Amino acid sequence: VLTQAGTCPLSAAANNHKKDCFSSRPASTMAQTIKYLGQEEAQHIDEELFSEYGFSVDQLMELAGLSCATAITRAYPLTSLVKPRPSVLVICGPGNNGGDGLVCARHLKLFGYEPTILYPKRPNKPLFQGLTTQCQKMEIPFLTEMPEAIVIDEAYNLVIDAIFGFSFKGAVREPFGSILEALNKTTIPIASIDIPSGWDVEQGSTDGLQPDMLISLTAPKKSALLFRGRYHFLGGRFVPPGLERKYQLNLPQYPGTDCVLQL
Ligand SMILES: NC(=O)C1=CN([C@@H]2O[C@H](COP(=O)(O)OP(=O)(O)OC[C@H]3O[C@@H](n4cnc5c(N)ncnc54)[C@H](O)[C@@H]3O)[C@@H](O)[C@H]2O)[C@@H](O)CC1
Ligand SMILES: [K+]
Repeated sequence: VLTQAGTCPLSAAANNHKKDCFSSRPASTMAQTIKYLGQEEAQHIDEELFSEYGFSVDQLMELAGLSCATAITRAYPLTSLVKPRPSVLVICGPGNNGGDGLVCARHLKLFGYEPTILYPKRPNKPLFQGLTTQCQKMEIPFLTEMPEAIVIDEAYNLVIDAIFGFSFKGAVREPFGSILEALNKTTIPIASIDIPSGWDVEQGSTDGLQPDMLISLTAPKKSALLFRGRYHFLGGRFVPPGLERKYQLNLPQYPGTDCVLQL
């Protein structure tokens, strides 16, 4: 289903998670195909947003994290959670994907969920220190170590995977190898931010995480074509028109004032 241009024709029956595209969109939008980005292209867009378009990282991270929290409320509303407490475990990695996770956790708390954060490798930068303080002041507990899979399955309704995003490369280094190994053994749903962690950004992974939800930010990455979970959302509604044109992103229209869209 992947054309040379890196676009998804949105016509394959196998892409049933994109069914929404066939139903309610005007014909002019339906003819377009959302672009699935390669790793370098995603990184170029990211750089341009900061260098050419004047955004700051914390600005976009706030919008990205808010869209992740919003998408999670759509897929897993409070009323649908099976455990007595609306507990969710948010696992944050060492880069900006982890930052999205911290912002997402803060908004989830405001939305009535009870997030707990695991943040084993914290960058020594004011941005991440500030996000960590904000979560602590929001009375979100931080774990000191990764629980066993069986403990996670008992204690939480959902895991939010904010470990690696589009800059992930090569073999997974510790402590994240062990964390992903434990996560692979859990049975509760996993919602991955931008990329299922451990997946090659373009090729995916056959034996890695199989998340129930994927929230693609800005535009889906090529590996998202291999996502088989129930919910694929697009978030990060901040792309200026010039950037969208330059990279031919062909983003679908977000409904109304929504910051997320189900693909
Ligand atoms: N351009 C965008 O659209 C935006 C992107 N954001 C987020 O930023 C993410 C990209 O962030 P970054 O570029 O900081 O990178 P990532 O968060 O994808 O990961 C980079 C970090 O992971 C480590 N790492 C990479 N490969 C590893 C391996 N094999 N084993 C162990 N550690 C490894 C790196 O040393 C680095 O610390 C996106 O996926 C998205 O979640 C948002 O925060 C803001 C807007
Ligand atoms: K992730």
